[in-house]
Amino acid sequence: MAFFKTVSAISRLRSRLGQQSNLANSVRWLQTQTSTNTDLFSELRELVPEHQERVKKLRKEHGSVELGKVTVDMVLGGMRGMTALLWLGSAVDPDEGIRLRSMTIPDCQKTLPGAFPGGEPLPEAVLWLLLTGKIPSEEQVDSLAQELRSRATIPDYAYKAIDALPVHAHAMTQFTTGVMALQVQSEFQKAYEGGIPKARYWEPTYEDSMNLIARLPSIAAYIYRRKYKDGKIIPMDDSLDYGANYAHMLGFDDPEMLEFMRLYISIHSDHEGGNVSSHTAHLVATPLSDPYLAFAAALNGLAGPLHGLANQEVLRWIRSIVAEFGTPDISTEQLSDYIHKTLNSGQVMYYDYESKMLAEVVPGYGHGVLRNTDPRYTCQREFALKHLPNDPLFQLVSKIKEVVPPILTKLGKVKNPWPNVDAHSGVLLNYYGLTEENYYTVLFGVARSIGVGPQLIWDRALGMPLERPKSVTLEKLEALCGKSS
Ligand SMILES: CC(=O)SCCNC(=O)CCNC(=O)[C@H](O)C(C)(C)COP(=O)(O)OP(=O)(O)OC[C@H]1O[C@@H](n2cnc3c(N)ncnc32)[C@H](O)[C@@H]1OP(=O)(O)O
Ligand SMILES: O=C([O-])CC(=O)C(=O)O
Repeated sequence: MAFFKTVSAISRLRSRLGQQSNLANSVRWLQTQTSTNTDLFSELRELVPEHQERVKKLRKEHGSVELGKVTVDMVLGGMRGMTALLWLGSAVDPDEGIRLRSMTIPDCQKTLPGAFPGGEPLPEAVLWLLLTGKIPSEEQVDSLAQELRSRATIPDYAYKAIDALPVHAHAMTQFTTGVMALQVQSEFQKAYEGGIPKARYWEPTYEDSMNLIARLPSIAAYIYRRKYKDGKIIPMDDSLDYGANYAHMLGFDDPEMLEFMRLYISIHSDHEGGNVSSHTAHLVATPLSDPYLAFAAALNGLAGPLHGLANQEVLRWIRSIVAEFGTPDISTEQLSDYIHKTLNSGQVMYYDYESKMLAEVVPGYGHGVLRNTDPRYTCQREFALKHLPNDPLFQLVSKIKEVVPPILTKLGKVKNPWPNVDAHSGVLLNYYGLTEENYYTVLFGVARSIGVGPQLIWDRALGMPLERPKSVTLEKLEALCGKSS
Protein backbone atom coordinates (compact mmCIF):
# COMPACT_ATOMS: atom_id res chain seq x y z
CA MET A 1 0.00 0.00 0.00
CA ALA A 2 2.77 2.41 1.04
CA PHE A 3 4.58 1.53 -2.20
CA PHE A 4 1.52 2.44 -4.30
CA LYS A 5 1.08 5.68 -2.34
CA THR A 6 4.71 6.60 -3.05
CA VAL A 7 4.39 5.76 -6.75
CA SER A 8 1.26 7.82 -7.03
CA ALA A 9 2.88 10.75 -5.14
CA ILE A 10 5.87 10.60 -7.51
CA SER A 11 3.60 10.54 -10.53
CA ARG A 12 1.62 13.53 -9.17
CA LEU A 13 4.89 15.40 -8.60
CA ARG A 14 6.10 14.52 -12.09
CA SER A 15 2.88 15.72 -13.63
CA ARG A 16 3.05 18.93 -11.54
CA LEU A 17 6.67 19.55 -12.57
CA GLY A 18 5.68 18.82 -16.17
CA GLN A 19 2.84 21.32 -15.86
CA GLN A 20 5.20 23.89 -14.38
CA SER A 21 7.74 23.54 -17.15
CA ASN A 22 4.92 23.73 -19.72
CA LEU A 23 3.72 26.91 -18.04
CA ALA A 24 7.23 28.38 -17.91
CA ASN A 25 7.51 27.56 -21.62
CA SER A 26 4.22 29.22 -22.33
CA VAL A 27 5.34 32.42 -20.53
CA ARG A 28 8.50 32.34 -22.64
CA TRP A 29 6.34 31.78 -25.72
CA LEU A 30 4.14 34.72 -24.73
CA GLN A 31 7.21 36.90 -24.39
CA THR A 32 8.03 36.22 -28.04
CA GLN A 33 4.54 37.27 -29.10
CA THR A 34 5.03 40.89 -29.95
CA SER A 35 3.58 42.94 -32.74
CA THR A 36 4.13 46.25 -34.45
CA ASN A 37 0.55 47.55 -34.31
CA THR A 38 0.38 50.48 -31.97
CA ASP A 39 -3.39 50.52 -31.81
CA LEU A 40 -5.31 47.77 -30.12
CA PHE A 41 -8.11 47.58 -32.67
CA SER A 42 -5.69 46.83 -35.54
CA GLU A 43 -4.02 44.19 -33.40
CA LEU A 44 -7.37 42.59 -32.67
CA ARG A 45 -8.50 42.69 -36.29
CA GLU A 46 -5.53 40.49 -37.16
CA LEU A 47 -6.28 38.03 -34.35
CA VAL A 48 -10.02 37.59 -34.85
CA PRO A 49 -10.03 35.43 -38.04
CA GLU A 50 -7.38 33.10 -36.65
CA HIS A 51 -9.33 32.59 -33.40
CA GLN A 52 -12.58 32.09 -35.30
CA GLU A 53 -10.89 29.29 -37.26
CA ARG A 54 -9.61 27.64 -34.06
CA VAL A 55 -13.08 27.62 -32.49
CA LYS A 56 -14.73 26.35 -35.68
CA LYS A 57 -12.20 23.53 -35.93
CA LEU A 58 -12.64 22.57 -32.26
CA ARG A 59 -16.41 22.29 -32.60
CA LYS A 60 -16.24 20.45 -35.90
CA GLU A 61 -13.52 17.94 -35.04
CA HIS A 62 -13.86 17.58 -31.25
CA GLY A 63 -17.38 18.68 -30.40
CA SER A 64 -18.16 15.45 -28.54
CA VAL A 65 -15.03 15.31 -26.35
CA GLU A 66 -16.14 15.11 -22.67
CA LEU A 67 -14.73 17.64 -20.21
CA GLY A 68 -16.17 15.97 -17.10
CA LYS A 69 -19.41 14.74 -15.67
CA VAL A 70 -22.22 16.63 -13.98
CA THR A 71 -23.08 15.36 -10.50
CA VAL A 72 -25.94 16.04 -8.10
CA ASP A 73 -23.43 17.83 -5.85
CA MET A 74 -22.58 20.19 -8.68
CA VAL A 75 -26.23 21.04 -9.33
CA LEU A 76 -26.91 21.59 -5.63
CA GLY A 77 -23.49 23.05 -4.83
CA GLY A 78 -23.27 26.15 -6.98
CA MET A 79 -21.73 24.28 -9.95
CA ARG A 80 -18.30 24.10 -8.25
CA GLY A 81 -15.80 22.20 -10.37
CA MET A 82 -18.02 22.08 -13.44
CA THR A 83 -16.07 23.23 -16.50
CA ALA A 84 -18.70 24.96 -18.57
CA LEU A 85 -17.39 28.31 -19.80
CA LEU A 86 -14.89 29.59 -22.34
CA TRP A 87 -12.77 32.47 -20.97
CA LEU A 88 -9.73 33.65 -22.88
CA GLY A 89 -8.11 36.12 -20.51
CA SER A 90 -7.18 34.09 -17.46
CA ALA A 91 -7.43 30.84 -15.53
CA VAL A 92 -7.24 30.03 -11.80
CA ASP A 93 -5.27 27.07 -10.48
CA PRO A 94 -6.53 26.08 -6.98
CA ASP A 95 -3.02 26.09 -5.48
CA GLU A 96 -1.14 28.60 -7.56
CA GLY A 97 -3.94 31.12 -8.19
CA ILE A 98 -4.51 33.35 -11.15
CA ARG A 99 -2.61 33.47 -14.43
CA LEU A 100 -3.44 36.36 -16.73
CA ARG A 101 -3.10 34.59 -20.08
CA SER A 102 -0.23 32.37 -18.97
CA MET A 103 1.44 34.85 -16.62
CA THR A 104 1.37 34.70 -12.81
CA ILE A 105 1.17 37.99 -10.91
CA PRO A 106 4.96 37.99 -10.27
CA ASP A 107 5.46 37.30 -14.02
CA CYS A 108 3.28 40.33 -14.80
CA GLN A 109 5.20 42.43 -12.28
CA LYS A 110 8.48 41.44 -13.91
CA THR A 111 7.40 41.63 -17.53
CA LEU A 112 4.64 44.16 -18.17
CA PRO A 113 5.48 47.85 -18.63
CA GLY A 114 5.07 50.02 -15.52
CA ALA A 115 4.92 53.80 -15.02
CA PHE A 116 8.69 53.69 -14.38
CA PRO A 117 11.34 50.96 -14.58
CA GLY A 118 10.54 48.31 -11.98
CA GLY A 119 7.09 49.83 -11.34
CA GLU A 120 3.89 47.83 -10.86
CA PRO A 121 2.15 46.67 -14.08
CA LEU A 122 0.08 49.39 -15.71
CA PRO A 123 -3.63 48.48 -16.06
CA GLU A 124 -3.35 49.45 -19.74
CA ALA A 125 -0.67 46.75 -20.16
CA VAL A 126 -2.95 44.20 -18.47
CA LEU A 127 -5.81 45.19 -20.77
CA TRP A 128 -3.63 44.71 -23.85
CA LEU A 129 -2.42 41.33 -22.54
CA LEU A 130 -5.92 40.07 -21.66
CA LEU A 131 -7.39 41.08 -25.00
CA THR A 132 -4.59 39.95 -27.33
CA GLY A 133 -2.61 37.35 -25.36
CA LYS A 134 0.52 39.34 -26.21
CA ILE A 135 2.89 41.34 -24.04
CA PRO A 136 2.65 44.98 -25.10
CA SER A 137 5.61 47.26 -25.67
CA GLU A 138 5.86 50.59 -23.83
CA GLU A 139 4.84 52.34 -27.03
CA GLN A 140 1.70 50.20 -27.33
CA VAL A 141 0.81 50.88 -23.70
CA ASP A 142 1.28 54.63 -24.19
CA SER A 143 -0.93 54.58 -27.24
CA LEU A 144 -3.62 52.63 -25.36
CA ALA A 145 -3.43 55.07 -22.41
CA GLN A 146 -3.97 57.91 -24.84
CA GLU A 147 -6.83 56.07 -26.54
CA LEU A 148 -8.55 55.55 -23.18
CA ARG A 149 -8.14 59.20 -22.21
CA SER A 150 -9.61 60.27 -25.55
CA ARG A 151 -12.69 58.10 -24.92
CA ALA A 152 -13.32 59.33 -21.38
CA THR A 153 -15.89 62.08 -21.99
CA ILE A 154 -18.96 61.62 -19.80
CA PRO A 155 -22.39 62.84 -20.92
CA ASP A 156 -23.93 65.22 -18.42
CA TYR A 157 -27.05 63.11 -17.98
CA ALA A 158 -24.95 60.31 -16.46
CA TYR A 159 -23.97 62.63 -13.61
CA LYS A 160 -27.59 63.79 -13.35
CA ALA A 161 -28.81 60.20 -13.10
CA ILE A 162 -26.43 59.67 -10.16
CA ASP A 163 -27.51 62.99 -8.63
CA ALA A 164 -31.12 61.75 -8.65
CA LEU A 165 -30.13 59.26 -5.94
CA PRO A 166 -29.74 60.32 -2.31
CA VAL A 167 -26.10 60.88 -1.35
CA HIS A 168 -26.41 58.13 1.26
CA ALA A 169 -27.32 55.52 -1.43
CA HIS A 170 -24.65 52.83 -1.38
CA ALA A 171 -21.71 53.69 -3.66
CA MET A 172 -22.36 50.51 -5.69
CA THR A 173 -25.99 51.53 -6.30
CA GLN A 174 -24.77 54.89 -7.56
CA PHE A 175 -22.13 53.18 -9.69
CA THR A 176 -24.56 50.80 -11.40
CA THR A 177 -26.90 53.74 -12.05
CA GLY A 178 -24.04 55.67 -13.69
CA VAL A 179 -23.18 52.69 -15.90
CA MET A 180 -26.82 52.28 -16.94
CA ALA A 181 -26.91 55.97 -17.89
CA LEU A 182 -23.79 55.53 -20.04
CA GLN A 183 -25.66 52.78 -21.91
CA VAL A 184 -27.60 55.49 -23.76
CA GLN A 185 -24.47 55.89 -25.92
CA SER A 186 -24.10 52.20 -26.79
CA GLU A 187 -22.54 51.78 -30.23
CA PHE A 188 -23.59 48.13 -30.30
CA GLN A 189 -27.24 48.95 -29.77
CA LYS A 190 -27.07 51.59 -32.50
CA ALA A 191 -25.33 49.26 -34.93
CA TYR A 192 -27.76 46.42 -34.23
CA GLU A 193 -30.77 48.63 -34.75
CA GLY A 194 -29.24 49.97 -37.96
CA GLY A 195 -28.44 46.44 -39.21
CA ILE A 196 -24.97 44.99 -38.97
CA PRO A 197 -23.78 41.53 -40.11
CA LYS A 198 -23.10 39.06 -37.29
CA ALA A 199 -19.45 38.74 -38.35
CA ARG A 200 -18.96 42.38 -37.40
CA TYR A 201 -20.73 42.40 -34.02
CA TRP A 202 -17.41 42.47 -32.26
CA GLU A 203 -16.49 45.87 -33.70
CA PRO A 204 -19.17 47.98 -31.93
CA THR A 205 -18.67 45.70 -28.91
CA TYR A 206 -15.03 46.80 -28.94
CA GLU A 207 -16.18 50.43 -29.06
CA ASP A 208 -18.57 49.96 -26.14
CA SER A 209 -16.12 47.98 -24.02
CA MET A 210 -13.30 50.46 -24.54
CA ASN A 211 -15.59 53.45 -23.91
CA LEU A 212 -16.92 51.78 -20.78
CA ILE A 213 -13.43 51.01 -19.43
CA ALA A 214 -12.32 54.56 -20.26
CA ARG A 215 -15.32 56.25 -18.62
CA LEU A 216 -15.62 54.24 -15.42
CA PRO A 217 -12.89 56.06 -13.41
CA SER A 218 -14.56 59.45 -13.95
CA ILE A 219 -17.99 58.09 -12.97
CA ALA A 220 -16.50 56.23 -9.98
CA ALA A 221 -14.50 59.26 -8.80
CA TYR A 222 -17.59 61.46 -9.17
CA ILE A 223 -19.47 59.15 -6.79
CA TYR A 224 -16.64 59.28 -4.23
CA ARG A 225 -16.37 63.07 -4.33
CA ARG A 226 -20.16 63.45 -4.24
CA LYS A 227 -20.58 61.06 -1.34
CA TYR A 228 -17.61 61.97 0.81
CA LYS A 229 -16.07 65.29 -0.35
CA ASP A 230 -19.04 67.67 -0.64
CA GLY A 231 -19.25 67.17 -4.39
CA LYS A 232 -15.94 68.95 -5.09
CA ILE A 233 -15.02 67.28 -8.39
CA ILE A 234 -11.42 66.90 -9.58
CA PRO A 235 -11.05 66.75 -13.37
CA MET A 236 -8.98 64.18 -15.21
CA ASP A 237 -5.28 64.95 -15.80
CA ASP A 238 -4.28 64.23 -19.39
CA SER A 239 -0.69 63.54 -18.40
CA LEU A 240 -1.58 60.58 -16.18
CA ASP A 241 -2.06 56.89 -16.88
CA TYR A 242 -5.35 55.08 -16.14
CA GLY A 243 -4.65 54.00 -12.54
CA ALA A 244 -2.94 57.25 -11.55
CA ASN A 245 -5.72 59.31 -13.08
CA TYR A 246 -8.37 57.45 -11.12
CA ALA A 247 -6.45 58.02 -7.86
CA HIS A 248 -5.96 61.69 -8.81
CA MET A 249 -9.68 62.20 -9.53
CA LEU A 250 -10.49 60.59 -6.18
CA GLY A 251 -8.22 63.21 -4.58
CA PHE A 252 -5.01 61.24 -3.98
CA ASP A 253 -1.71 62.32 -5.52
CA ASP A 254 0.86 60.62 -3.30
CA PRO A 255 3.08 58.70 -5.79
CA GLU A 256 2.89 55.62 -3.57
CA MET A 257 -0.93 55.66 -3.70
CA LEU A 258 -0.78 56.08 -7.51
CA GLU A 259 1.45 53.02 -7.66
CA PHE A 260 -0.86 51.07 -5.36
CA MET A 261 -3.83 51.95 -7.59
CA ARG A 262 -1.98 50.59 -10.64
CA LEU A 263 -1.31 47.36 -8.78
CA TYR A 264 -4.83 47.22 -7.33
CA ILE A 265 -6.51 47.60 -10.72
CA SER A 266 -4.15 45.14 -12.40
CA ILE A 267 -4.65 42.35 -9.86
CA HIS A 268 -8.44 42.79 -9.51
CA SER A 269 -9.02 42.84 -13.28
CA ASP A 270 -9.70 39.20 -14.05
CA HIS A 271 -10.21 35.89 -12.22
CA GLU A 272 -11.26 33.50 -14.98
CA GLY A 273 -14.87 33.28 -16.12
CA GLY A 274 -16.79 31.53 -13.35
CA ASN A 275 -16.71 34.19 -10.62
CA VAL A 276 -20.07 35.85 -10.09
CA SER A 277 -19.30 39.21 -11.73
CA SER A 278 -17.50 37.88 -14.82
CA HIS A 279 -19.94 35.04 -15.34
CA THR A 280 -22.87 37.45 -14.99
CA ALA A 281 -21.42 39.85 -17.56
CA HIS A 282 -20.87 37.00 -20.01
CA LEU A 283 -24.34 35.53 -19.45
CA VAL A 284 -26.18 38.84 -19.74
CA ALA A 285 -24.32 39.65 -22.96
CA THR A 286 -25.26 36.35 -24.65
CA PRO A 287 -28.70 37.49 -25.88
CA LEU A 288 -26.78 40.41 -27.47
CA SER A 289 -27.33 42.80 -24.61
CA ASP A 290 -24.61 45.42 -25.03
CA PRO A 291 -21.52 45.70 -22.76
CA TYR A 292 -23.09 48.43 -20.59
CA LEU A 293 -26.13 46.27 -19.80
CA ALA A 294 -23.91 43.27 -19.15
CA PHE A 295 -21.45 45.16 -16.97
CA ALA A 296 -24.15 46.85 -14.88
CA ALA A 297 -25.48 43.35 -14.12
CA ALA A 298 -21.97 42.20 -13.23
CA LEU A 299 -21.62 45.08 -10.77
CA ASN A 300 -24.81 44.02 -9.04
CA GLY A 301 -23.25 40.60 -8.44
CA LEU A 302 -19.98 42.16 -7.32
CA ALA A 303 -21.97 44.14 -4.73
CA GLY A 304 -22.78 40.96 -2.76
CA PRO A 305 -20.88 40.44 0.54
CA LEU A 306 -19.67 36.97 -0.43
CA HIS A 307 -18.05 38.42 -3.60
CA GLY A 308 -16.67 41.94 -4.14
CA LEU A 309 -18.34 43.58 -1.15
CA ALA A 310 -16.16 41.38 1.07
CA ASN A 311 -13.39 44.02 0.85
CA GLN A 312 -15.71 46.49 2.57
CA GLU A 313 -16.70 43.86 5.11
CA VAL A 314 -13.06 43.06 5.90
CA LEU A 315 -12.25 46.60 6.96
CA ARG A 316 -15.46 46.81 8.98
CA TRP A 317 -14.58 43.59 10.71
CA ILE A 318 -11.03 44.76 11.42
CA ARG A 319 -12.43 47.99 12.82
CA SER A 320 -14.87 46.02 14.98
CA ILE A 321 -11.86 44.19 16.48
CA VAL A 322 -10.13 47.50 17.23
CA ALA A 323 -13.37 48.86 18.72
CA GLU A 324 -13.73 45.77 20.93
CA PHE A 325 -10.22 46.03 22.42
CA GLY A 326 -9.65 49.75 22.06
CA THR A 327 -6.40 49.14 20.16
CA PRO A 328 -5.16 47.17 17.12
CA ASP A 329 -2.22 45.96 19.21
CA ILE A 330 -3.83 42.84 20.63
CA SER A 331 -2.46 39.45 21.60
CA THR A 332 -2.90 36.27 19.59
CA GLU A 333 -5.14 34.96 22.39
CA GLN A 334 -7.40 38.01 22.30
CA LEU A 335 -7.71 37.73 18.52
CA SER A 336 -8.40 34.02 18.71
CA ASP A 337 -11.10 34.64 21.35
CA TYR A 338 -12.70 37.32 19.20
CA ILE A 339 -12.82 35.02 16.17
CA HIS A 340 -14.27 32.19 18.25
CA LYS A 341 -16.75 34.53 19.85
CA THR A 342 -17.97 35.71 16.49
CA LEU A 343 -18.06 32.22 14.94
CA ASN A 344 -19.77 30.72 17.99
CA SER A 345 -22.31 33.46 18.41
CA GLY A 346 -24.98 31.01 17.29
CA GLN A 347 -26.44 32.58 14.23
CA VAL A 348 -24.42 35.55 13.08
CA MET A 349 -20.99 36.89 13.53
CA TYR A 350 -20.33 40.48 14.39
CA TYR A 351 -21.96 43.78 14.89
CA ASP A 352 -20.57 46.52 12.76
CA TYR A 353 -19.79 49.54 14.90
CA GLU A 354 -21.47 51.84 12.40
CA SER A 355 -24.45 50.25 10.70
CA LYS A 356 -24.97 47.17 12.87
CA MET A 357 -24.62 44.98 9.81
CA LEU A 358 -24.17 41.29 10.44
CA ALA A 359 -22.15 38.67 8.65
CA GLU A 360 -21.91 34.91 9.02
CA VAL A 361 -18.39 34.33 7.76
CA VAL A 362 -14.88 35.62 8.39
CA PRO A 363 -14.71 38.08 5.49
CA GLY A 364 -11.63 37.85 3.28
CA TYR A 365 -11.12 34.15 3.98
CA GLY A 366 -12.19 31.17 1.88
CA HIS A 367 -12.78 30.85 -1.84
CA GLY A 368 -14.90 28.99 -4.36
CA VAL A 369 -11.86 27.73 -6.32
CA LEU A 370 -8.62 28.62 -4.53
CA ARG A 371 -7.21 26.16 -1.99
CA ASN A 372 -4.21 28.20 -0.94
CA THR A 373 -3.33 31.80 -0.05
CA ASP A 374 -4.46 34.02 -2.91
CA PRO A 375 -1.39 35.39 -4.75
CA ARG A 376 -3.30 38.68 -4.98
CA TYR A 377 -3.18 38.76 -1.15
CA THR A 378 0.52 37.95 -1.22
CA CYS A 379 1.47 40.72 -3.62
CA GLN A 380 -0.50 43.29 -1.59
CA ARG A 381 1.30 42.03 1.51
CA GLU A 382 4.63 42.50 -0.25
CA PHE A 383 3.60 46.04 -1.20
CA ALA A 384 2.66 46.75 2.43
CA LEU A 385 5.91 45.25 3.76
CA LYS A 386 7.80 47.61 1.47
CA HIS A 387 5.81 50.78 2.09
CA LEU A 388 3.95 50.54 5.42
CA PRO A 389 5.54 47.83 7.55
CA ASN A 390 4.76 49.64 10.81
CA ASP A 391 1.12 50.47 10.12
CA PRO A 392 -0.86 49.08 13.09
CA LEU A 393 -3.74 47.82 10.91
CA PHE A 394 -1.30 46.09 8.54
CA GLN A 395 0.24 44.39 11.56
CA LEU A 396 -3.22 43.31 12.68
CA VAL A 397 -3.94 41.91 9.19
CA SER A 398 -0.69 39.93 9.43
CA LYS A 399 -1.76 38.54 12.81
CA ILE A 400 -5.21 37.65 11.47
CA LYS A 401 -3.52 35.61 8.71
CA GLU A 402 -1.78 33.54 11.40
CA VAL A 403 -4.82 33.05 13.62
CA VAL A 404 -7.81 32.59 11.27
CA PRO A 405 -6.72 29.59 9.09
CA PRO A 406 -6.30 27.06 11.95
CA ILE A 407 -9.66 28.14 13.41
CA LEU A 408 -11.47 27.79 10.08
CA THR A 409 -9.73 24.46 9.47
CA LYS A 410 -10.98 23.17 12.82
CA LEU A 411 -14.58 23.94 11.80
CA GLY A 412 -14.14 20.97 9.45
CA LYS A 413 -16.34 22.32 6.68
CA VAL A 414 -14.39 25.25 5.22
CA LYS A 415 -12.64 24.05 2.04
CA ASN A 416 -10.16 26.91 1.95
CA PRO A 417 -9.11 28.52 5.24
CA TRP A 418 -6.64 30.91 3.56
CA PRO A 419 -6.96 34.64 2.83
CA ASN A 420 -8.30 35.89 -0.50
CA VAL A 421 -7.68 39.18 -2.31
CA ASP A 422 -10.20 41.07 -0.17
CA ALA A 423 -8.42 40.30 3.11
CA HIS A 424 -5.74 42.87 2.37
CA SER A 425 -6.82 45.73 0.13
CA GLY A 426 -8.71 47.74 2.78
CA VAL A 427 -5.79 48.39 5.10
CA LEU A 428 -3.66 49.65 2.21
CA LEU A 429 -6.39 51.99 0.98
CA ASN A 430 -7.04 53.13 4.55
CA TYR A 431 -3.31 53.86 5.03
CA TYR A 432 -3.26 56.14 1.99
CA GLY A 433 -6.33 58.04 3.23
CA LEU A 434 -9.13 56.26 1.40
CA THR A 435 -10.85 55.38 4.64
CA GLU A 436 -14.49 55.09 3.50
CA GLU A 437 -14.86 51.33 3.19
CA ASN A 438 -18.39 51.52 1.76
CA TYR A 439 -16.70 52.78 -1.41
CA TYR A 440 -14.18 49.95 -1.80
CA THR A 441 -16.25 47.71 -4.06
CA VAL A 442 -16.47 50.53 -6.62
CA LEU A 443 -12.67 50.35 -7.00
CA PHE A 444 -13.01 46.61 -7.55
CA GLY A 445 -15.74 47.26 -10.15
CA VAL A 446 -13.57 49.68 -12.14
CA ALA A 447 -10.79 47.07 -12.17
CA ARG A 448 -13.12 44.21 -13.18
CA SER A 449 -14.09 46.05 -16.39
CA ILE A 450 -10.56 45.40 -17.65
CA GLY A 451 -11.12 41.65 -17.43
CA VAL A 452 -14.76 41.58 -18.50
CA GLY A 453 -14.51 44.01 -21.44
CA PRO A 454 -12.05 41.86 -23.44
CA GLN A 455 -14.12 38.70 -22.97
CA LEU A 456 -17.30 40.43 -24.15
CA ILE A 457 -15.44 41.42 -27.32
CA TRP A 458 -14.22 37.85 -27.84
CA ASP A 459 -17.70 36.48 -27.11
CA ARG A 460 -19.03 38.42 -30.10
CA ALA A 461 -15.95 37.79 -32.27
CA LEU A 462 -16.27 34.04 -31.73
CA GLY A 463 -20.03 34.03 -32.21
CA MET A 464 -20.69 32.63 -28.73
CA PRO A 465 -24.35 31.67 -28.59
CA LEU A 466 -27.13 32.51 -26.16
CA GLU A 467 -26.40 30.78 -22.86
CA ARG A 468 -29.24 28.58 -21.72
CA PRO A 469 -28.36 25.58 -19.53
CA LYS A 470 -30.96 22.98 -18.60
CA SER A 471 -32.44 23.01 -15.11
CA VAL A 472 -34.02 20.15 -13.23
CA THR A 473 -36.89 19.96 -10.71
CA LEU A 474 -36.37 18.50 -7.24
CA GLU A 475 -38.68 15.59 -8.10
CA LYS A 476 -36.72 14.82 -11.27
CA LEU A 477 -33.46 15.02 -9.38
CA GLU A 478 -34.76 12.54 -6.80
CA ALA A 479 -36.05 10.28 -9.56
CA LEU A 480 -32.68 10.41 -11.32
CA CYS A 481 -31.11 9.29 -8.07
CA GLY A 482 -33.43 6.31 -7.93
CA LYS A 483 -35.71 7.79 -5.26
CA SER A 484 -39.30 8.86 -5.60
CA SER A 485 -40.45 11.92 -3.74
C1 LIG B 1 -13.27 38.51 -4.86
C2 LIG B 1 -13.96 37.39 -4.18
O1 LIG B 1 -15.11 37.16 -4.42
S1 LIG B 1 -13.06 36.44 -3.10
C3 LIG B 1 -14.28 35.87 -1.90
C4 LIG B 1 -14.76 37.01 -1.06
N1 LIG B 1 -15.72 36.55 -0.04
C5 LIG B 1 -15.38 36.43 1.24
O2 LIG B 1 -14.24 36.66 1.64
C6 LIG B 1 -16.49 36.03 2.18
C7 LIG B 1 -16.04 34.93 3.10
N2 LIG B 1 -15.90 33.67 2.39
C8 LIG B 1 -16.99 32.91 2.05
O3 LIG B 1 -18.14 33.20 2.37
C9 LIG B 1 -16.76 31.63 1.24
O4 LIG B 1 -15.46 31.15 1.49
C10 LIG B 1 -16.94 31.87 -0.29
C11 LIG B 1 -18.33 32.42 -0.58
C12 LIG B 1 -15.90 32.83 -0.83
C13 LIG B 1 -16.77 30.52 -0.99
O5 LIG B 1 -17.87 29.73 -0.67
P1 LIG B 1 -17.87 28.15 -0.87
O6 LIG B 1 -17.21 27.79 -2.14
O7 LIG B 1 -19.28 27.68 -0.66
O8 LIG B 1 -16.94 27.72 0.36
P2 LIG B 1 -16.85 26.31 1.11
O9 LIG B 1 -17.20 25.19 0.20
O10 LIG B 1 -15.54 26.29 1.78
O11 LIG B 1 -18.03 26.44 2.19
C14 LIG B 1 -18.31 25.37 3.06
C15 LIG B 1 -18.81 25.93 4.38
O12 LIG B 1 -17.76 26.70 5.01
C16 LIG B 1 -18.24 28.00 5.32
N3 LIG B 1 -17.20 28.99 5.09
C17 LIG B 1 -16.50 29.23 3.95
N4 LIG B 1 -15.69 30.28 4.13
C18 LIG B 1 -15.88 30.71 5.40
C19 LIG B 1 -15.36 31.79 6.15
N5 LIG B 1 -14.50 32.64 5.63
N6 LIG B 1 -15.78 31.94 7.44
C20 LIG B 1 -16.68 31.09 8.00
N7 LIG B 1 -17.22 30.06 7.32
C21 LIG B 1 -16.82 29.89 6.03
C22 LIG B 1 -19.36 28.23 4.30
O13 LIG B 1 -20.21 29.29 4.73
C23 LIG B 1 -20.01 26.87 4.26
O14 LIG B 1 -20.79 26.74 5.43
P3 LIG B 1 -22.24 25.99 5.39
O15 LIG B 1 -21.96 24.62 4.84
O16 LIG B 1 -22.67 26.01 6.80
O17 LIG B 1 -23.10 26.80 4.46
O1 LIG C 1 -12.98 33.73 -8.44
C1 LIG C 1 -13.93 33.97 -7.68
O2 LIG C 1 -14.91 33.22 -7.51
C2 LIG C 1 -13.94 35.21 -6.86
C3 LIG C 1 -12.73 36.05 -7.04
O3 LIG C 1 -11.71 35.85 -6.40
C4 LIG C 1 -12.78 37.11 -8.04
O4 LIG C 1 -13.78 37.21 -8.78
O5 LIG C 1 -11.81 37.88 -8.15
